[in-house]
Amino acid sequence: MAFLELRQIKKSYFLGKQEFPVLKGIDLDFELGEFVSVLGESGGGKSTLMNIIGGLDRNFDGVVTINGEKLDHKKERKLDEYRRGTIGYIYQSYNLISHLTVLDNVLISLDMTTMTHREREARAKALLAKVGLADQIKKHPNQLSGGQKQRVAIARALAPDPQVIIADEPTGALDSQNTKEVLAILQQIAEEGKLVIAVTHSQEVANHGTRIVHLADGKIDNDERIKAAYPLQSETSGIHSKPMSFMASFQNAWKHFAHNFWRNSLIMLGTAIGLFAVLLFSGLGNGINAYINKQVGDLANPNYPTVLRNVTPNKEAKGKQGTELMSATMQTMATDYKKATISESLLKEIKKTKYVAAVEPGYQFSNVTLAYGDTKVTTPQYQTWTHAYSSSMIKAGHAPKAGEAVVDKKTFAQVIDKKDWRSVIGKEITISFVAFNQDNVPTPVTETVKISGVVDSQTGAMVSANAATMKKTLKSAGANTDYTFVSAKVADTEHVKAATKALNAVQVDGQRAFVAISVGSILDTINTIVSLATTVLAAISGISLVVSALMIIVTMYMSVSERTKEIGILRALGESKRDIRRLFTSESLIIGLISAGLSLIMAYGFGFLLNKALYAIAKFDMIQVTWGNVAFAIIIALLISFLAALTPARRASRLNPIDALAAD
Ligand SMILES: Nc1ncnc2c1ncn2[C@@H]1O[C@H](COP(=O)(O)OP(=O)(O)OP(=O)(O)O)[C@@H](O)[C@H]1O
Repeated sequence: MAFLELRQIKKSYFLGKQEFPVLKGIDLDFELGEFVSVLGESGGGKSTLMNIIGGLDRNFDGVVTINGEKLDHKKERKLDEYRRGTIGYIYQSYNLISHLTVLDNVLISLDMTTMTHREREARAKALLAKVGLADQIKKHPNQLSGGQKQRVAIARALAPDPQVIIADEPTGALDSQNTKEVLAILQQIAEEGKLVIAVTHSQEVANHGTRIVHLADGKIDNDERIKAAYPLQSETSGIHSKPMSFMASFQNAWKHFAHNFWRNSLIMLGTAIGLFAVLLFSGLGNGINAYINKQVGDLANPNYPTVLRNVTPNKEAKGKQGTELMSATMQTMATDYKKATISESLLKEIKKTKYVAAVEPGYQFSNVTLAYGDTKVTTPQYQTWTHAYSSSMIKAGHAPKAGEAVVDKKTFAQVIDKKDWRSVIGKEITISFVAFNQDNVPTPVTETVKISGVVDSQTGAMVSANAATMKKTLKSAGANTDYTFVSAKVADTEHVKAATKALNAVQVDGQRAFVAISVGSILDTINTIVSLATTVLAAISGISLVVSALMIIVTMYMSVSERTKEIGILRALGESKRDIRRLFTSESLIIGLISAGLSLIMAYGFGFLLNKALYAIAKFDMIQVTWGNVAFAIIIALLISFLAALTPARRASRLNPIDALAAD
């Protein structure tokens, strides 16, 4: 049994329904150590036959047997493996990959072997030295002469140590000197025990071989042995082929990416700007939320929901916001004070409510006059100081104890003494306001207290006193001492929401008794609005990412058509469809990844500058890009680039290798 057997190989091309038979039943046997020249008229089917032997063509009738094993042309992977391990191709037009160096052109076929990186490089260099190109390895193909190019192609074909070398008119484009040299190399290959099959038009080339096969009218009309086949070599190189690794595909993609860096850099810049805008708006959203939380947190303790009496009937209260119900209560206070206040028995209900650890009842009155010596100041609010207020509000002195009150810095202390506003501490102040008695009749109240501290309430003027002190004063003035509000303490911040919900659910005599609201719930609402606004802005800027995706798709399609021939070469070298797909998706992923990196640099850089500029105004970092945002940007960039590459990569992988090789 011969090493390579062809049995009844028939092949036709079709133009529409019309059949053009090219090979009409070829039977040939080849042995290792032979140098076979295939001669025949132009258009006689020599290249077609080589494509069948080389495992590039799958659509033919007949059987190819290699080393006793029938080649299954139905199984693409088997054919990839066959081309990778058994066949080395040399073409008339060299078919080198133009963006790769001479060394890389040879290395590409070694990427599909089990050799280590160092071994591959050593072998590639040794082969290039063998064909006389040791000092040309860093050049690109366009910097070589025709003869040099063909020698690179020979080195590449020999690299994975295939048993069969197919040379399709290897000297067709060479001058006589180069022809001689290339023929000598081919002869040497056959002498080393390999099967060399060379298609040629030249009798001189044919005479170099051990055998001449003549093709005419789709059949073999002459098969002449000139000399005996060279003896088989017992030693093997020990090189084994294997599918291309992901890393090797990625490195090859990187080489092409680097080759087209400037074109790619524009796409990366476009994608990065889109991502940067998304990051910036997300960071701004985070910053604004954090700023609001801090501002509110500085004023009020989130663990103390405020509880008011609810005056709105259950039916009307349904679906209404807590703030709406609270303002209804406030309005009722002016007309029916008693109805809008919280009695001692209702206070017990609050105390009983789930998650409420303690209660701090209090009062709030409006239109208050403050008399300080001869100076009179009016202030909109006078209320009880509770733990719901953040102690950080106290700018000087301490929280009010019995018989004491704190006053507002801007609207009182600085009015008394602009510079030395602290001097009011320890002085007496007379507070006058109007409360109501048990019959809802307005009752004037006056009390004199000592100023224990100065607060900065920021949002409004406030004077605040101790609860017991206020109650005592109201009692002695004959006013109603029921509370206007209660601060309910919740031990664990996690339970504030649940506690607020439970307080709002308390029913007394079939009517909702309270309206409770926590700073947390107000913050939740504000934060939701800010997040929504910034998400919308981020999404709008995200539209530019669609443009980026389209740009990547276009570039990838351009790349596929530019690289059609390269795809054919790689397939002929044994790369699978998957390898080709990977080549394109990897390059796109590289674009995505670098875009993400670029956008992060922009976002952090611009964010840093903006924060510096805004710090003077807000004393706060307004742009806060989180790790979550960073991860999001990277994932989005990878996703966009991956999806954008999918169809071009698929198209590339589905190209027919023979058609691809024939591309200009
Ligand atoms: N893809 C194709 N579709 C249709 N016809 C084709 C195709 N490829 C080749 N042919 C035809 O098949 C015939 C054989 O082509 P092939 O390239 O195998 O010949 P060849 O002997 O190698 O010719 P040459 O010596 O000129 O290179 C030619 O007539 C050619 O026109």
